[in-house]
Amino acid sequence: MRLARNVFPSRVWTPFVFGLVAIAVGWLVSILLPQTIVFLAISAVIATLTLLGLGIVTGTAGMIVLSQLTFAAVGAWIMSFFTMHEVPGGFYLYLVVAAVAAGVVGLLIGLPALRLRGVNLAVVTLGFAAAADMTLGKTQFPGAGQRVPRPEPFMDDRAFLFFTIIVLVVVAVIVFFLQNSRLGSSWRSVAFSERGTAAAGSNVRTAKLSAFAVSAAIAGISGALIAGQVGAPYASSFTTIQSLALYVLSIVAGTHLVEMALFGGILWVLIPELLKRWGIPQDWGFVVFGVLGIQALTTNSNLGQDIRNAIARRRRKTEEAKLVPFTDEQLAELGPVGVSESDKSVLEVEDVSVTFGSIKALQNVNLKVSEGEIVGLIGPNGAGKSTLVDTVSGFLPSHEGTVRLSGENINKLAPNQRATAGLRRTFQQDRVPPTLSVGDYIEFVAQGASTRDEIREALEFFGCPSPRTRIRNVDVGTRRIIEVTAHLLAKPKLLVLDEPAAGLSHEEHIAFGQRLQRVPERFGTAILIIEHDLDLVRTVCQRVTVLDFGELLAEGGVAEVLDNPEVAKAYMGETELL
Ligand SMILES: Nc1ncnc2c1ncn2[C@@H]1O[C@H](COP(=O)(O)OP(=O)(O)OP(=O)(O)O)[C@@H](O)[C@H]1O
Repeated sequence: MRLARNVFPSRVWTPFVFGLVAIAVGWLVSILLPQTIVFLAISAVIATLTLLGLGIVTGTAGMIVLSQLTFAAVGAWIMSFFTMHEVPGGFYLYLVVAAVAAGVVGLLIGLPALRLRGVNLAVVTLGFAAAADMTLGKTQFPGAGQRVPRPEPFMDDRAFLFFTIIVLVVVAVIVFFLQNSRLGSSWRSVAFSERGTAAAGSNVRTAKLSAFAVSAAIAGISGALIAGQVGAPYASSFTTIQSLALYVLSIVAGTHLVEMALFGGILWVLIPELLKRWGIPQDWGFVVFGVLGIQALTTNSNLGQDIRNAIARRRRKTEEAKLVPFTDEQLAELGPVGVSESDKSVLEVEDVSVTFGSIKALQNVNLKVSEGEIVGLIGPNGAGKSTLVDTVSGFLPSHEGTVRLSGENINKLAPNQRATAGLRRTFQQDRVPPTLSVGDYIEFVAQGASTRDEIREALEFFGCPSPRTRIRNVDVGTRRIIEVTAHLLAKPKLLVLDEPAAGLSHEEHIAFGQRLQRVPERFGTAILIIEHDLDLVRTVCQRVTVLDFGELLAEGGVAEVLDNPEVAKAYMGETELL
């Protein structure tokens, strides 16, 4: 398999170089622009900043926030208040305080986001925006018209434009690093699947709240800059309807991408300005944004991502790897598969029972997985296999009985805590965020437990595509293999696999089984695998547990259990599998 030579390219210097070039270009723009549009350009830069922040919480973390300009108003309010009270420190300090204050408010408004999703969250943020809107409309900003002085040496409009560009570039560089950090991966992951995020050992609350806080802090900076731009901010600059339009623009343009935030910022200023010049009331701009929003929502896409995808498709080399069975030479080189003799338990499930209303999904189930073992968990549809996996991995906190990891009772641990403690799982459904690259996903899930060489070797071992490959560009079967590989690279004590081979071709099935057999000796991880394909179970498992109607039907060595007539009976209608 071919891997790109430099699979984890150094990204450290690139944003700084881009940033310096952007500041140089910004300086030229600020001195060359016709005087008549300098003020509009400041508005466009500030709108870009606001959209960049909004892109984090909407585009990256996938939450609907309709109060971005209220967070900006917090920044403007701090500027006015500090100016009125002549708080020492001046504009630069006020700017930092504005960001922090708006971030804290964002954090508080983000709290409902921990429980709410989609439209419900949108309603909460809209309600907050409307309440703030009405309050500000009545009280206005403190200082009643007292001018917020611009910072030295950026006093005139041209110089202040250059200042806003510097701020934008600095924020964009910070956002770039955040987006490419583990925190950024958790934002992308939480947008796709909260369960997948928790299973990777990441705290879903932290991911959501941090997205809210960073986004609001950036809005606070833009609000502070608006105060500096206009001198005395007015409530009419921060209305609910404008926040709504900004959200629409954010999803239309895909403003989690810096260049699209700039595009959005220009549109934000350009559309009303053009309408004004054509003699049409500027409020019609909201109608234009609304139409664009409907188009984006109905096509479930955004301009920025479409453009990036088109460029990536053109650039993409054939980096798809393939999972193929070992050759005879490779098998000879690898040697015989090790069989665990250990009696030391990694997982103990003791008398676990789960009910859903009147359904007894699990009844007094006991199960043990020892170090170095691969144990199969089988049973007909509805037998309770997934319920058991959810119980073991912490996604079903309400159950009777005890789950132990290496002898420790983990009943009270949340899913992400169990993941960090060494109990990892994969899912039947696709939980691998398509917006990440293979390498970023692996780094996110592995949590620094493996070296880059180990990651390269594991990717090669499982026939995964190159780390640069976007996950959205690989098929579902391959995503499953990437998911398994990533969790193994976290070096867990136990990995629970929920139908990992679904979606693989026959050849890939065989190849995957060959790799799985060698996981305990290669990665030091024991495996509990749910699988309907009994050929795979025969190939890889040392022991098998059979569930039927939520009860333990049989357990023991593979051949002994699969040849048990009771087991065959339970599989009636599925006996061809045996
Ligand atoms: N959230 C739920 N609410 C109500 N009933 C549920 C819930 N989850 C599972 N069940 C029921 O519990 C029983 C066990 O389901 P479970 O999904 O664990 O079986 P399974 O063995 O994993 O099946 P499959 O092989 O089809 O995935 C089934 O009767 C199912 O309908």
